[in-house]
Amino acid sequence: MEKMIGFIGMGNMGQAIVKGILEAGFTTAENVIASRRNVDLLQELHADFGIRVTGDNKEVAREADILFLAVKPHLYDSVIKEVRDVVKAEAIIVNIAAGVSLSDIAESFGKPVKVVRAMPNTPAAVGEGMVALCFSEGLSKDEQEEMVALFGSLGKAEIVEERLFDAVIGVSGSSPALLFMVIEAMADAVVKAGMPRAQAYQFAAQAMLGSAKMVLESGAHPGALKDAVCSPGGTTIEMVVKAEEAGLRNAVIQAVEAAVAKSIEMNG
Ligand SMILES: NC(=O)C1=CN([C@@H]2O[C@H](COP(=O)(O)OP(=O)(O)OC[C@H]3O[C@@H](n4cnc5c(N)ncnc54)[C@H](OP(=O)(O)O)[C@@H]3O)[C@@H](O)[C@H]2O)C=CC1
Ligand SMILES: O=C(O)[C@@H]1CCC=N1
Repeated sequence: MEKMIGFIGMGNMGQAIVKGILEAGFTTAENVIASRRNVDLLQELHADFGIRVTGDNKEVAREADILFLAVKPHLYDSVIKEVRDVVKAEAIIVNIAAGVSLSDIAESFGKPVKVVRAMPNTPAAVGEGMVALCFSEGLSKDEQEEMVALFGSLGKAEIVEERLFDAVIGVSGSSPALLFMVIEAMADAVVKAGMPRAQAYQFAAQAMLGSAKMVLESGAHPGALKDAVCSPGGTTIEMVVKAEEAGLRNAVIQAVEAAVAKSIEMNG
């Protein structure tokens, strides 16, 4: 795509999106510009990917046809006020922040703007992101399709009602952290049993990847897939019983619910 894609803020999520769209071939490096205050920290990204980098948010805002705001949620209002007078009239603003609504963005701009609210996750960096998105008024059908294609290039993208964004944060925005913790814990257990740590991460991560793929591709109930691993009197049922004793499912439900609750609190 030929449109200029700008990023204000280029930390964990901004970098994951830039890597994802470039590696997927959705756009090319000369069409990407990014800013952060500590521009020295962008030199590696510039060297590795060839994107333009700057310390000047207004430069990004002036040039962008699609403008990602990739700063922390509490900075959205001040960053928008800094750049709103130079943003192109037809620009599409992309809001990826937890707890920032479509109407919050319009309020900070002080006028109606074309906004895409998206909730991505860091696996976007490797083409396996899960992204929810919804739109404000004012985007044409073509623009909506273009945004679905942009986010689709990061993995999977689905249009979701804005009221479900708190749930999305729990199930996909924040959940990679929980899943990394599970991989780490599984590895700890087998390191205890004698496996070298690097090999343990490889086995645990591939087991998680394969299990996720089975859920996605078979359409089978996760419980049925679990049952198919449990040989009568075997090793897996011992694992399942111990996990239930330790409250694994309840721990997961509580952890995901806590992220959802925090997102609701951040909506203010
Ligand atoms: N991390 C994740 O997994 C996900 C994050 N999000 C959302 O993405 C957004 C960014 O999060 P994340 O990437 O994790 O945060 P990071 O702290 O990793 O990145 C924030 C970036 O903003 C920059 N920044 C801070 N102040 C300014 C400013 N005034 N002008 C320009 N740039 C600035 C920082 O650089 P510097 O200090 O050099 O300016 C940094 O590059 C948040 O709103 C979050 O809710 C959404 C989904 C998942
Ligand atoms: O922790 C956060 O607030 C952000 C939003 C979803 C993932 N990271």
